[in-house]
Amino acid sequence: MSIVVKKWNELAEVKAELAARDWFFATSGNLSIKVTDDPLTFLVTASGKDKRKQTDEDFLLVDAAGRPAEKTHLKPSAETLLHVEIYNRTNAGCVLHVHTVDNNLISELYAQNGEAVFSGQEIIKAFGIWEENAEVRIPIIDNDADIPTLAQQFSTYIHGDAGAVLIQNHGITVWGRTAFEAKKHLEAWEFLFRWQVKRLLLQRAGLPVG
Ligand SMILES: CSCCC(=O)C(=O)COP(=O)(O)O
Ligand SMILES: [Zn+2]
Repeated sequence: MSIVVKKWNELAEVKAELAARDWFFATSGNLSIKVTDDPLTFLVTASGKDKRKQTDEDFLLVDAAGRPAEKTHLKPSAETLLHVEIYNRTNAGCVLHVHTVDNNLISELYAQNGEAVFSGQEIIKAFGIWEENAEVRIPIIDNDADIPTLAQQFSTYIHGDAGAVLIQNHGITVWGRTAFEAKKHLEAWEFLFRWQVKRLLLQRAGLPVG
């Protein structure tokens, strides 16, 4: 099996799992997986498709600038430049971006702080942090319809081979060394977002939550 086919199958599996969670509303979301390092190539979702569907045209191979690496009629994701920034600055192997109601609410609620902070949650161990009372932070950046501007702003927050950024009233972009790590972190962030939104609602209703 060629490396492209192997990576295609790996990304298709992640895509199917995120689809099963119903995280691809209205064609939103994009995913990618690195195929080669030198030169850099990666498979990225084709733009504008319903990512819940599985087809032979789900992904295309792009180069280090996010341009198609082979002749194709498919268009790379409109947000490919964000993936390009991550692969060019880190050793990440996979990038996942989803829009959910909870990640949008958290991005709006904490936008003025420039970040959302979570603590007192066992699931923080999914980030490889095992200390008692650990806290995790996710930066929140303004959305921008101009993708090169958004990608430049986004790149300020790329500090390692695994990480995540919330784009205000848009969605989350998570990356990891492997598809397994990126998906694990994405699931942990979404757990924290949902937990916090529900806690705030219960607190507002006067119920005794933290
Ligand atoms: C309908 S959502 C607007 C575009 C977007 O934010 C997204 O994640 C999907 O765009 P793509 O070009 O990757 O399909
Ligand atoms: Zn998006």
